[in-house]
Amino acid sequence: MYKIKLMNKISSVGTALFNQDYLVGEDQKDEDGILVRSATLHDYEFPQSLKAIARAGAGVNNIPIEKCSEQGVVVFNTPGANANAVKELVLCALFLSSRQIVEGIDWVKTLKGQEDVGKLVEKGKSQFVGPEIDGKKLGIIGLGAIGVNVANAAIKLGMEVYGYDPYISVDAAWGMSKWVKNAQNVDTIFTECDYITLHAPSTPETKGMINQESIQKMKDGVRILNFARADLVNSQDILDGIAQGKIKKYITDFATEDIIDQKDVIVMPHLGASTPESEDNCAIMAVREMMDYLENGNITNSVNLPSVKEPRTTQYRICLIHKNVPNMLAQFATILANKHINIENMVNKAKGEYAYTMIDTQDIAGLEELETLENVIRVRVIK
Ligand SMILES: NC(=O)C1=CN([C@@H]2O[C@H](COP(=O)(O)OP(=O)(O)OC[C@H]3O[C@@H](n4cnc5c(N)ncnc54)[C@H](O)[C@@H]3O)[C@@H](O)[C@H]2O)C=CC1
Ligand SMILES: O=C(O)C(=O)COP(=O)(O)O
Repeated sequence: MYKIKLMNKISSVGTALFNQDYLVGEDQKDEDGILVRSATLHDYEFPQSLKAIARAGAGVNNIPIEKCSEQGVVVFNTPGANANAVKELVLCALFLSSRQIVEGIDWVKTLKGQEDVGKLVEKGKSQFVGPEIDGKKLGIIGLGAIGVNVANAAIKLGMEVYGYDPYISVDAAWGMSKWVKNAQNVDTIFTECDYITLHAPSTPETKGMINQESIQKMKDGVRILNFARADLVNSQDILDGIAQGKIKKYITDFATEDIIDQKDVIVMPHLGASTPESEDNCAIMAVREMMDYLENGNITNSVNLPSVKEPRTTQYRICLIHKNVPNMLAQFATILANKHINIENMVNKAKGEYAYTMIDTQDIAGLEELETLENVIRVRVIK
């Protein structure tokens, strides 16, 4: 029986995939797996039993990845599963940043109870004029699942799109409209664009990338959208940029106390992925990844370990998480050979400092020695 702890509300379309071999709920203790969305796990004490964490979503900055790797916990996410939902909200934000829609709607509410509202509206509406996006320049920082979706949609809306991503994947590049201009450096985005939208993960490199220095390079009246993570932006510098008239509007999906209810700032309550379609997609993908790992040792879409997927051919599968250092395979093979255990299939892959080996055998007698090897982090035998 596997125990799965839910750390957030996860779509029941996904959790329904767990069969009678699983106990699933928020109160599970000594869990084998955790399913999570944005809840932070940085202070969570992992039980010994924990083998995998599946993030039903994209960003994994709420998970202590290094600690997971050191403890042999595989961390999964669900690439692209919520990208369309975020793209649609970003398109909405593009229009909100231009046309003063929120401000206009708020103003209309103040007219409640007044006589001849129609006349007042026609007289007052000129204060809410805002430009069209057609023909304007949009700069996208981060061309992954979301950035590419936004780029392609913005091209269709008639925008001139510049993209910047020093680590763009081949798949993302294949999926992107040929009309997107390749910004060779991030300054091109800052200096050229009327609208800038952030779609890179929160990393030491991206944290604070929108700051006083980068804002000063931008065009007067720039509109900035942040649907990536709060910490990509220095919010005090944004407020200063607005006060100076440099920034026309800042729209973000991340509420921090300092930017709530500030002029020319629109804050949404992290709604990017909150559609039924995206919640279902993410949950289904996360549950499948979790089940395949717990039951078969297969790894798909992990952020800390390599992708390894093999059909089962034998009664036993030995799964080893270890450091990516020389001589590991030779030691595994020697231990098995000394026990007269035949290896029927073996696969080994590495990702950064860590590696993963799966060995299929018909026998597992006396394999405790594997656990004592230096640089072996976790050994798991699946029947
Ligand atoms: N508002 C919301 O509800 C949501 C927010 N997100 C945020 O959006 C981020 C992106 O999501 P996806 O597109 O699905 O992820 P992704 O992994 O498909 O794309 C991220 C892209 O950013 C690029 N990148 C990394 N460092 C960069 C840098 N220094 N400069 C420019 N580009 C850089 C990567 O090469 C990659 O192509 C997530 O990490 C998450 O923080 C994701 C989903 C929902
Ligand atoms: O997938 C992401 O990175 C998100 O930010 C979505 O977060 P959520 O699952 O809606 O809490």
